Amino acid sequence: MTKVAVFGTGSWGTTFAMILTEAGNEVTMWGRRAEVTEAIDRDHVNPDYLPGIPLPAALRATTDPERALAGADFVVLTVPAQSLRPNLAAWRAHIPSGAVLVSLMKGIELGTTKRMSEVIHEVAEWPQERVAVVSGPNLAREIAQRQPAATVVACTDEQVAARLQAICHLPPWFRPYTNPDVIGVELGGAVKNVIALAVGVSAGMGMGDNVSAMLITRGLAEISRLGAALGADAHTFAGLAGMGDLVATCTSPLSRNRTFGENLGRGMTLAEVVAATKQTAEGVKSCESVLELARKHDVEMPITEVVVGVVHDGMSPAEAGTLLMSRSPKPERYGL
Ligand SMILES: NC(=O)C1=CN([C@@H]2O[C@H](COP(=O)(O)OP(=O)(O)OC[C@H]3O[C@@H](n4cnc5c(N)ncnc54)[C@H](O)[C@@H]3O)[C@@H](O)[C@H]2O)C=CC1
Ligand SMILES: O=C(CO)COP(=O)(O)O
Repeated sequence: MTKVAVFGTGSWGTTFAMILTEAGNEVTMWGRRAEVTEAIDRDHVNPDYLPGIPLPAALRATTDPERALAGADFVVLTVPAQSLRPNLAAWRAHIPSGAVLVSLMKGIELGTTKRMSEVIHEVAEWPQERVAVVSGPNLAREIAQRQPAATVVACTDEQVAARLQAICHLPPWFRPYTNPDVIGVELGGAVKNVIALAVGVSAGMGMGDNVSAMLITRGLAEISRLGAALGADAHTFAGLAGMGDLVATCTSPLSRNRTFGENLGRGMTLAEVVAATKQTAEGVKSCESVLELARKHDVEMPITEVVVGVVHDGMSPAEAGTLLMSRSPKPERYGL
């Protein structure tokens, strides 16, 4: 039986652990707080992140990283992106040497502008061929309620991607596709959160679907430009980890990033929105690292720029809208 350790007992970590367990793997979760790991292990619920959802009885959870990692074939990492580096540094000594490290995280590291798979490669000193990424339109709560979903499993080693695909394939509930384009899959997941903030701000201001469609489509153009500069495959952005995730996150009331933006658009202050947000909205921090990454590569990302302005630099939502609409007119395919 394949052994999997899942680090992070938030909504996506717990949901993915459910899928892996029901697909027949032996799964142990690691979490920081004993009350959460005990509830998962003993009562088969995660009251903090997935209230009311029954978890499989075979799913184990512990606060001891060494115990979670013992004999693991796959190690799934699903803590907030900005906390990965110090956490992984503390866990790496106990990771079995043949394991595949899997990122479920959708963020870009502040300060270094690294993607999560790059942070894993660097901190754990792990070969790229055994670092994989799972990303797609995967709103955790819908999947936990057993609605069907598809995702993308990316790894430069296609055999490793196929192994990961096999252990998380759970018909008729969860359908993973493989893709060797790790860069594109990760960028799609991280940057769509920034675009979802923008769509949320516009919705909070009372704007309608034309504005959402404009931001989603021009957001995809931004993601594609950045991807081209970083060596991603353009086809990835037309797939589940690009367009798919962008549409799900920008249009769903379940999205934390969209909801965060909506609250800002309604006129709440940043401090008020942060206080009202219980779970990780990665775009709030990653918008700054995405913009820094774009500037390093001389890529124009006007929506990302105004998101940073509104979230971090006191720009008003109305000012942001005016700035975007007053840019010089261009052919649609400009810069693509
Ligand atoms: N929730 C969703 O629908 C999806 C989330 N993701 C991504 O998965 C990652 C995790 O997100 P969620 O599970 O939704 O987050 P969450 O907010 O539901 O849970 C975060 C988990 O990390 C723990 N945590 C917080 N700070 C920590 C720290 N400094 N060190 C260690 N653990 C810490 C929390 O206690 C909690 O268990 C994010 O990068 C997110 O973008 C990806 C796909 C879907
Ligand atoms: O990544 C997600 C869906 O795939 C979840 O989006 P939020 O982080 O905005 O909730």
